[in-house]
Amino acid sequence: MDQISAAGVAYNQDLTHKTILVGDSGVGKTSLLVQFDQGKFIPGSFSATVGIGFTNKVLTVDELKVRLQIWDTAGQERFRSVTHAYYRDAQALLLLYDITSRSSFDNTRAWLTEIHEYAQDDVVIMLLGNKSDMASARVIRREEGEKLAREYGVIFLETSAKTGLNVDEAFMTVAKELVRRSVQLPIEPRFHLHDLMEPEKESSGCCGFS
Ligand SMILES: Nc1nc2c(ncn2[C@@H]2O[C@H](COP(=O)(O)OP(=O)(O)OP(=O)(O)O)[C@@H](O)[C@H]2O)c(=O)[nH]1
Ligand SMILES: [Mg+2]
Repeated sequence: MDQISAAGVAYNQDLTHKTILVGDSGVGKTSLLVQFDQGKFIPGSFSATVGIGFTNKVLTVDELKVRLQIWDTAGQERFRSVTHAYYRDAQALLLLYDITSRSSFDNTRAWLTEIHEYAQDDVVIMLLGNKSDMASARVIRREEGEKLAREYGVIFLETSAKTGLNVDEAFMTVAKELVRRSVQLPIEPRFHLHDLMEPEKESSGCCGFS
């Protein structure tokens, strides 16, 4: 059912946008989703994701309800073919690297090549430099991330799943871009970070792999 937004555009609020988190193992995909979904960070032991699961969230963009179905994937190489299968009908992809890991940044080019090979041409892509709280261990300068994002024409932010820096902003930016593209808005819709709705946890699923 179309809803007319404050910007005077019609947007179908029943749409659910498949959004996938990708990037090397250990960059913080699961931690970023837990921070966004539950507002918490579980420090310490790292348990690599071995399956794939999703969380549903509803955000408010320009008084419109935007439904994201956010899939967390396993970054380990051995699960890569599984991840490919999820790219096909994704409307948005958040590609993470770890600002303390040169290899995770260098591998983003390979991830972007895979995305262009397996995902839809109009998929929204965000490049996120995660762990920005680890300033003393930083090896990737923000400028390097910005330069790569400009080269590939994707949106860039640095985030911290630990402090929450830019985590809501990252998902709100994706939601705003999805609305803009689905209504071909000539103008940027306003969005209100503060009125991010409480998550309507309609369901979350998982299909772990043994
Ligand atoms: N300081 C800091 N540590 C983080 C941050 N994000 C994740 N971590 C830590 O980094 C490790 C890996 O985080 P995960 O979220 O499990 O990484 P992942 O990308 O899901 O890894 P895979 O599931 O193997 O693909 C964990 O020990 C986290 O606590 C962050 O923003 N800051
Ligand atoms: Mg994980």
